Amino acid sequence: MAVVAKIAPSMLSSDFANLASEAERMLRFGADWLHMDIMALCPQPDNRSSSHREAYLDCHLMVTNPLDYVEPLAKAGASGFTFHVEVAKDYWQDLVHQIKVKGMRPGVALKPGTPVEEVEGENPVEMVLVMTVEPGFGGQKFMPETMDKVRALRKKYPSLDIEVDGGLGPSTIDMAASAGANCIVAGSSVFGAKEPANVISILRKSVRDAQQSS
Ligand SMILES: O=C(CO)[C@@H](O)[C@H](O)COP(=O)(O)O
Ligand SMILES: [Fe+2]
Repeated sequence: MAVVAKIAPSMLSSDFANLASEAERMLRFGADWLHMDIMALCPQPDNRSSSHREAYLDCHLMVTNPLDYVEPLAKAGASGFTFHVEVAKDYWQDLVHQIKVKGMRPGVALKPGTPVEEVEGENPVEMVLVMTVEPGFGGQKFMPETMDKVRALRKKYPSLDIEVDGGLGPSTIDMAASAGANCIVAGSSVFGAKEPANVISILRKSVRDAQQSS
């Protein structure tokens, strides 16, 4: 069975002064997940409004000490916990285990220069995030050369969630979708659109069409 398309607006591009209503707006527009880029701020349990308590929080940890965030993020209601393998090279499998113990879905992120071999091991992750820009901020240019990694992962793991993050929008989605990505993070292309719901549906359609024609 094909993996399911998941469209995840990146809240990094949202209006931070109105985070709760921005989240609600995206869910209303058809977002499957809310992508939360975590650099230093960490959500506290009381910060979630009741109306989006059920939303899937796809947390992308861009920190040097992901282990310190397992407990607080679990308490805050994180759904997915994706960390960068580059900062956890010696203990990433143990970290995956701890994330699972806390009831979150573990994911491992790869910077554009990190090879897929870095994430092959015995304690399987549930998602690999292939960064399509250098991590750091929104609005950067999509790097098509990262698609080789998506293709290699999809070939080897037909039912793994493969996420792409950075520079995704209507003009780049087909490259990612045809390479085999099914979880699509999009910040500026969604939040900057006149009609975000249209962009979300274009992204989802591209993933579904690529799956049907593969
Ligand atoms: O992780 C990151 C940035 O490193 C992101 O999730 C960005 O927020 C994506 O923004 P766009 O490139 O889609 O504008
Ligand atoms: Fe991200």
